[in-house]
Amino acid sequence: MALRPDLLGARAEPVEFFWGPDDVMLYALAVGAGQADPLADLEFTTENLEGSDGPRVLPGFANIVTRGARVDAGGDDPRVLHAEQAFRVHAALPSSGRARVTGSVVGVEDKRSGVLVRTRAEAVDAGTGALLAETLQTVMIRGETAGSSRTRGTLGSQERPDPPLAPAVVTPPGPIPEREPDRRVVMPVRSDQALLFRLTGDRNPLHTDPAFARRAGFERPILHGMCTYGFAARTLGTIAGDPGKLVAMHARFTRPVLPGDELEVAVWDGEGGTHFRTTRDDEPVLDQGWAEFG
Ligand SMILES: C/C=C/C(=O)SCCNC(=O)CCNC(=O)[C@H](O)C(C)(C)COP(=O)(O)OP(=O)(O)OC[C@H]1O[C@@H](n2cnc3c(N)ncnc32)[C@H](O)[C@@H]1OP(=O)(O)O
Repeated sequence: MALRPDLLGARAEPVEFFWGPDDVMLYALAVGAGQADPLADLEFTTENLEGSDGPRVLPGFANIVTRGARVDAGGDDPRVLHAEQAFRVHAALPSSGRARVTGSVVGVEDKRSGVLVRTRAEAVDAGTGALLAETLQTVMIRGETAGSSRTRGTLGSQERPDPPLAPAVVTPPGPIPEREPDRRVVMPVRSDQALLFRLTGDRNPLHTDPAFARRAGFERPILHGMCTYGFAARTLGTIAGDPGKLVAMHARFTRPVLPGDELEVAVWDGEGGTHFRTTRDDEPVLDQGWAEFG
């Protein structure tokens, strides 16, 4: 599975990302906050609780902050699927902010069904330059190879000769233990969840347009990977005692999720964090999961 070093190092132009209380509350609702109990998670879904000075921000929102700087690995191409995602927050994100976001391709790897493209992004506070968050996004471009003209056409104009050797954003300490999980939590997903999640900025028609979804090989639109991931992130934080406690997370998307699916998160306590797996009907949809808490 050769890495193609000649494609590494492609950089996205730095972009600025602004957000405010409405964005963070919408994100919280889009990843299921308050669905089981509208009075739970109110700190994340309302801004005017007595004594509060704005909503708290779910750590998974870091993945929204960096989204704009990801190097385009296919855009709205029906062959592109989200394959893995990792993030680390370096400070609790404020309810309003302005970040400068940079991204670069740090891996291009041929697999049987396509090519995996890994993009690392960093968000710093646009005013102070303080590091806010890092993310590592992997997509699979199905039917593609690293050396093909299509991949070069997508990434080639942004090539740089000396690729950065970026450290991993999150390194799981090992595989998920084979013993029974320490805890399991059921996580129902509403049938209109993708319509809500797209309002956080990801308008890929794969998640809403039946004709586009069929061209991608699916009977109906599938849920945004980042929505499933956000559900898991919020649930893991809740299991740890506070949805805001999560500081880092890694997971692999192994099967598509459909809006309306009932998911289950299973967790195994580990050294310095928690292993997890998300399943639908006992089939993994998010696997190799690892989460760390502050
Ligand atoms: C723009 C879109 C946004 C979205 O939100 S899409 C929705 C969220 N994503 C999904 O629903 C995707 C769910 N996952 C899948 O459907 C599958 O997963 C893949 C199609 C991505 C790949 O599966 P397979 O066809 O089995 O892969 P292979 O080409 O046969 O290659 C197998 C090698 O690839 C590694 N691999 C498999 N899946 C992933 C993955 N998700 N991320 C990273 N690597 C993966 C394996 O380990 C193995 O590697 P080794 O050959 O070295 O043994």
